[in-house]
Amino acid sequence: MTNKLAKTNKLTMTERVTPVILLSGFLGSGKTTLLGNLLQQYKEKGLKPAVVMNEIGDTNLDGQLVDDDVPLTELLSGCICCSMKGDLGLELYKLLSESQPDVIIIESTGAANPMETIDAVTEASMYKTVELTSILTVVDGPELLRRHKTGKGRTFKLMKEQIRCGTHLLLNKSDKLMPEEIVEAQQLLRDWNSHASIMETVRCQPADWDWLTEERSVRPLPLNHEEARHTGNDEEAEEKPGTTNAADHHHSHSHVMVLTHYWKKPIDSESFEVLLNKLPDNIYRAKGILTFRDTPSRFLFQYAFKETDFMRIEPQDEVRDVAVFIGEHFSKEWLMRQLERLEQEVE
Ligand SMILES: Nc1nc2c(ncn2[C@@H]2O[C@H](COP(=O)(O)OP(=O)(O)OP(=O)(O)O)[C@@H](O)[C@H]2O)c(=O)[nH]1
Repeated sequence: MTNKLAKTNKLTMTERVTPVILLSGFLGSGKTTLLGNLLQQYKEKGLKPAVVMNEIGDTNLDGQLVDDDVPLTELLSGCICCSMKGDLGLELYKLLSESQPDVIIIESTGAANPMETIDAVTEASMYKTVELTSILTVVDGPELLRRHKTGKGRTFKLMKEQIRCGTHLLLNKSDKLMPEEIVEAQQLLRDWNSHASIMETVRCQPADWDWLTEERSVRPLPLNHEEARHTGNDEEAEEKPGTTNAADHHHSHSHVMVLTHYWKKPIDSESFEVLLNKLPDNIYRAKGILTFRDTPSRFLFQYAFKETDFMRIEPQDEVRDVAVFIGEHFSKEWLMRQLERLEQEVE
């Protein structure tokens, strides 16, 4: 098995990108239970995990369940999807500089809006070399079926959103479901999210954990030869913006996909705008920090549903040039090639 996380950490310090795993799922579904299992898995693989826990209330009892040797930071009295959105970046910064973890796991509150939380994490990756690689959504099986039968309400809608955003879905508490109910719940999950892997679990224990280190949904740094072959990244292959090729599909189950690119050199501003204008519809959000070779200052750019905004910035801290793209089922290989071409063009 290729250990991609370990590979990431063989990069030099300046290139090192720390993967971030987001745990989502409705209140009481089993996120903390999953967190405990994940920590154990990473430790067994010789990796050093760190944790960000977010609670709406002002105390975090779940933090007590995390071993003392795991770096832990708590965001209390608010939700990272809204009131504490800005604090997440700072906490990630502290964890990275103080503990140098191999992977960071964020447990969001059960009430968090997943899209907003993804936004908060990707926002942070503009300033720190972190990369959102997976969204694990824990689904309370019995609760899912109950809410599906009775209703429409906001909670049901939120649950559905969390399921839609997951790259991996854990159909949890299956010990409380009859065999035919498991089939019914799996069908619902598949209807709402056609791309995620679905694992039926009791206490968030899947049949195997291979997927945890095998998959990297985002590729922030140039591919080496071996990896290029693995993803079927062929320069000569026909390019079609916005489509996902078979190799890409094999590589990632993502529904919501994120690509983070750290720029190695300044690029041409006009060429960058041309690229933004030709982004396919399914890349609906992008943001980043850029140095252009043809303008004196650095820029923060925002792109949302075809609207682009550039703002001059003078960061106080040392921040790297980066671009984050968010969308659904887009071809990361195609986009990565476009970004690399922008850099090659100025050579
Ligand atoms: N029967 C059963 N109980 C489970 C399972 N997984 C978790 N639980 C229990 O469900 C309760 C909630 O689990 P947690 O892991 O705390 O859930 P959570 O999503 O972190 O909860 P919040 O912090 O409220 O969002 C606990 O009492 C767990 O022991 C399961 O597969 N089956």
